[in-house]
Amino acid sequence: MTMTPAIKIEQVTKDFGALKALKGIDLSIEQGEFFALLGPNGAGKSTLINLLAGLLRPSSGKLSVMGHDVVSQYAQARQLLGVVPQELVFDPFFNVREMLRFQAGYFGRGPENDAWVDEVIESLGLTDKAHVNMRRLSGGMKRRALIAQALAHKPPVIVLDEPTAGVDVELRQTMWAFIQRLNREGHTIILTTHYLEEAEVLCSRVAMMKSGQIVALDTTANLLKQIPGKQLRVTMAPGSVLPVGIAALVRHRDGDVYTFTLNDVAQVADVLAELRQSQLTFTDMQLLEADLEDVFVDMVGRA
Ligand SMILES: Nc1ncnc2c1ncn2[C@@H]1O[C@H](COP(=O)(O)OP(=O)(O)OP(=O)(O)O)[C@@H](O)[C@H]1O
Repeated sequence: MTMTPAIKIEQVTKDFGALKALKGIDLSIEQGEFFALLGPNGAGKSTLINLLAGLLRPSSGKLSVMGHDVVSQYAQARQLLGVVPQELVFDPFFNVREMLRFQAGYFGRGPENDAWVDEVIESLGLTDKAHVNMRRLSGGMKRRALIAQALAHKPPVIVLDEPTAGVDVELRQTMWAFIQRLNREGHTIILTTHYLEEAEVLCSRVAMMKSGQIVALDTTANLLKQIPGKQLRVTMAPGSVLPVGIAALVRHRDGDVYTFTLNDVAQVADVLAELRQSQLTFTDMQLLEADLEDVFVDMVGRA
């Protein structure tokens, strides 16, 4: 028997007037995955998340959370999902603990859930602030409270939309430790982020979106394997013109900074010999391992 996917998205499109924000998305995320949704600004990540949360309706296609259709079974689907939104929106009348209990209650949890709420408060470093009114929290503390809010009803599927934008190092570490624990305990985690190193470290599978479409979908390991060997980044003296022989190895160029893709480290010597032969000088040189950013640039271009 196969397990119901945590998220199933079939042939989903979303138009805003003439703008086609999503152009036919198919994606299945299994229970227990730690999944990254990456893409440049405007790729359609937030639109997809808003569809999953039932905040928007698809123009066509179907989406489900743990087997529940987000439109026809809205209440069940929404209850199984916890979304940490990008913007700081909150109810200013409650203190942190009240807000979390209220939120859990809204999703049908009763007093039996209070121990979990306290655990969330503790794990996100909010213990000192539990009785502070939401509107009196600092920006960083509000961010923590919003993460807590998404987790208050202990949803099996957790969506984090840019959760670490503008968040300090301490909270990042606290938050990721807690989220990783939830993932180990079986929660499905879906993360959108512009910090590709974060996705590389945390996520086992990645979808890259561009202009409303998925342009790459694979395990993080497989995506990294697509970028061969090493990269050599050379800052050339201004106005240098590369010899044809090595121009073919250039993966990307940013002004006078050229990044070469090499099959192996020995090729560094070849590149340098060519440069010397053409009497070209460079001001800096770095040898780099391929990372998710390289895959990203390869798939969607520089943001
Ligand atoms: N309510 C709306 N009305 C009209 N257009 C919208 C609306 N919401 C999003 N869009 C447009 O849809 C496209 C996708 O936007 P979306 O916010 O989903 O991108 P994103 O990948 O989340 O970007 P970012 O990384 O900047 O958050 C953009 O062109 C955006 O301007």
